[in-house]
Amino acid sequence: MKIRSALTIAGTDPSGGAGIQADLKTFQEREVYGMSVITSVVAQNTLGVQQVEHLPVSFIEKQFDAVWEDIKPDAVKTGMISTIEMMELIAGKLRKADVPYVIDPVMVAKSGHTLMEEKSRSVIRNLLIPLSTVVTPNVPEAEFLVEFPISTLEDAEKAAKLIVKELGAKAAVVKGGHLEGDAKDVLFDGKEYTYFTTERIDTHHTHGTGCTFSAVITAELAKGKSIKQAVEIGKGFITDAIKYSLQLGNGNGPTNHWGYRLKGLPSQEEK
Ligand SMILES: Nc1ncnc2c1ncn2[C@@H]1O[C@H](COP(=O)(O)OP(=O)(O)O)[C@@H](O)[C@H]1O
Ligand SMILES: Cc1ncc(COP(=O)(O)O)c(N)n1
Repeated sequence: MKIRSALTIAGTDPSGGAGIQADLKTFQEREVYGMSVITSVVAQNTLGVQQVEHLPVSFIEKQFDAVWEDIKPDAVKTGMISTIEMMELIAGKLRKADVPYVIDPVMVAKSGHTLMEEKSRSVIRNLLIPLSTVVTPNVPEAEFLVEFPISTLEDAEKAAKLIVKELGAKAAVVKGGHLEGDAKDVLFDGKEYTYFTTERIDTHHTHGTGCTFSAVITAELAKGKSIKQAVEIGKGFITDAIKYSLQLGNGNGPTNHWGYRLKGLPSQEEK
């Protein structure tokens, strides 16, 4: 059996719900060997972000080269990349990489703390998105990328198409977690729209949902699944992870990366 591997390039969450920690747990559950390059070390938990320390770009490069020169991954994802210099480095590395690349364009944590410097936002649009296989913005991130407000499904469709046709991604999923009503995500793959819809789960345990969702997509692309299949598996995985979320932390709690194994059982909130 060929062992598949995936690399996440992102910031950390010592409380384990988001960032690198969420990505590695997700890769493991999807039976993909997980590797990581840390961009920033973040002191955070379910209540919020307390402090952010960026690693020197030269050291981010050392980590990247250490992985790439030894175990070349079958897919890559990026999460929190705060500065222009980090983006330039990663773009330079990934321009030469012929593997699927998923961008979760993390800008602001759910707790409100900025994770991407404002001046870097146009750089992710111009430098990284053209290299990507799939971009997975939430609504505020998509609004920034396309520069129009998104409040309806039609707006989300228009945004996904623009990210592909004008910004140069191969595909885009605009996630509906921040809209009203059902949790409806829209994928545009260059040809058509596909919709992934579930009922909205009434919970505040949503710390790291976007990280986990994009990590599943990365793992599935590493295994050779199509973009559509990868997003479908991602949606199922994150829905169970939210439904069976762990009752941990005093704020926006983490999701449950083994939630899919509890399918059919009552969730903690239903018990
Ligand atoms: N309350 C919820 N119930 C069901 N699905 C949700 C809920 N909140 C988010 N999702 C789903 O979780 C995934 C991540 O979305 P979102 O929370 O918008 O991302 P982000 O963490 O980037 O803000 C999407 O598939 C979205 O539809
Ligand atoms: C290192 C890192 N990456 C991403 C997020 C976003 O997750 P959320 O929006 O759920 O706070 C985060 N809080 N920390």
